[in-house]
Amino acid sequence: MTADHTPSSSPDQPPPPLSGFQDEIYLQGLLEDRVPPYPTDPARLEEAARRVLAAGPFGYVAGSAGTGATARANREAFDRWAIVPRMLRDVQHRTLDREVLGTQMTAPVLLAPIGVLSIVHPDAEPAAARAAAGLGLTSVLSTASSTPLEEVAEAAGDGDRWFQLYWARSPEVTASLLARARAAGYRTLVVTLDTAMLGWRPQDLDQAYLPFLRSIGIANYLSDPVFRAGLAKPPEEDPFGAVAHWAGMFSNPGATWEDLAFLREHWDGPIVLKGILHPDDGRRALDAGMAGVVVSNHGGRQVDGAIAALDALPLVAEAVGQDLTVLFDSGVRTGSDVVKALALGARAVLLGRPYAYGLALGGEEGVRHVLRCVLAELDVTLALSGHAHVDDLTPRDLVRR
Ligand SMILES: Cc1cc2nc3c(=O)[nH]c(=O)nc-3n(C[C@H](O)[C@H](O)[C@H](O)COP(=O)(O)O)c2cc1C
Ligand SMILES: O=C(O)C(=O)c1ccccc1
Repeated sequence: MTADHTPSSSPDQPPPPLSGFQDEIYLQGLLEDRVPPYPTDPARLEEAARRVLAAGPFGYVAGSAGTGATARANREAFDRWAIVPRMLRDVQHRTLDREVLGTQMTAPVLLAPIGVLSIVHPDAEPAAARAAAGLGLTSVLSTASSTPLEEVAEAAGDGDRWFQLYWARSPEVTASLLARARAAGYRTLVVTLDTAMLGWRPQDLDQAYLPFLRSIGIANYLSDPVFRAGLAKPPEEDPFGAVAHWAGMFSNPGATWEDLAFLREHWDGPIVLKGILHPDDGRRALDAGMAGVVVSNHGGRQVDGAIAALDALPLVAEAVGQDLTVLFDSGVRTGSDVVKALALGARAVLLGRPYAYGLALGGEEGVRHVLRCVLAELDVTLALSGHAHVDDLTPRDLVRR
């Protein structure tokens, strides 16, 4: 996306006072004395979502593993880095555009794969995909989607499609999911490695709430002929039997680095490993012929006490950043956070919970609002820090508090 603030040819006409994104999001509202339809502040956004959601779904999205130490650490890590703005560097012509693994993006921001989105809004994954595609951004569809992947592919339109894989215990089911994803036009595969099982999540345990037990989040399996062939009875007759079968096979705790060869054989596009936190695992990804990694602790939902994702980022970027595309998620809430993650070596970031809150509040419109706020603040923060393009950011633009 380009925000061109070239002064107009007429000297009497001042250039627009705010950036292109801000003009539309806020300025009109300010002029008309009207507040935005959804909060622009991430904490208030979460609070607004809490008010419209039932306790179970809200807890599922907002919750994290154990005491929440890692989820908090993700945010604290952002607070420990400070941007050092530079002056007088001509930031009139700016662009956020970036190419990521062959996908042209209007900004280095993707929607993270979030399963079971129908627990927050009936329009679920297709609405999120439409919101992203409408802004020239990419959304990563979860295997645990509440909508079959073919339907979401249609909603996403012409843009490049990315699919996240939960690597099933059954190679036949995994191969079937991959074949369907390829046939539906997904080109980039994101393989999530940090969820060999769900983390220990007291929030959900104490509310006895798990979407899967209500058959939510298993649409890609229920629509899969190979998965269905393994069921004793059709899911329509025995829904719980289908859920139990899914629970026993959705992931493979026995997987090792050697098994990645199987995925290579079944996927011809770029493969990205999600959940990498150790530089040595980054190097192993490189050795295994992967195209990239997502430095992520799953938003603090898996290992309580794990390293903050942002603390892991510079180490992984240093180890493999020259050779692999390093992406980042976990704790990104604002455009300023995006600047920090890019400066520390991320090629792009994935946004998680905030867009689920936007979806809860306003469906597609709510997701668009959240994305536009992040992009607007990214543009402004970049400009005010003295950078005309995201490529200009380096670790030297930050100091540690
Ligand atoms: C409700 C919920 C469901 C998620 N489902 C998936 C999933 O199906 N696959 C996956 O790889 N990650 C999943 N994630 C993790 C996100 O992709 C991402 O790593 C995380 O949300 C980033 O942290 P943040 O929420 O602090 O931005 C999920 C996260 C949430 C909050
Ligand atoms: O809840 C999650 O974090 C998650 O990754 C997940 C795992 C399986 C199904 C749905 C979501």
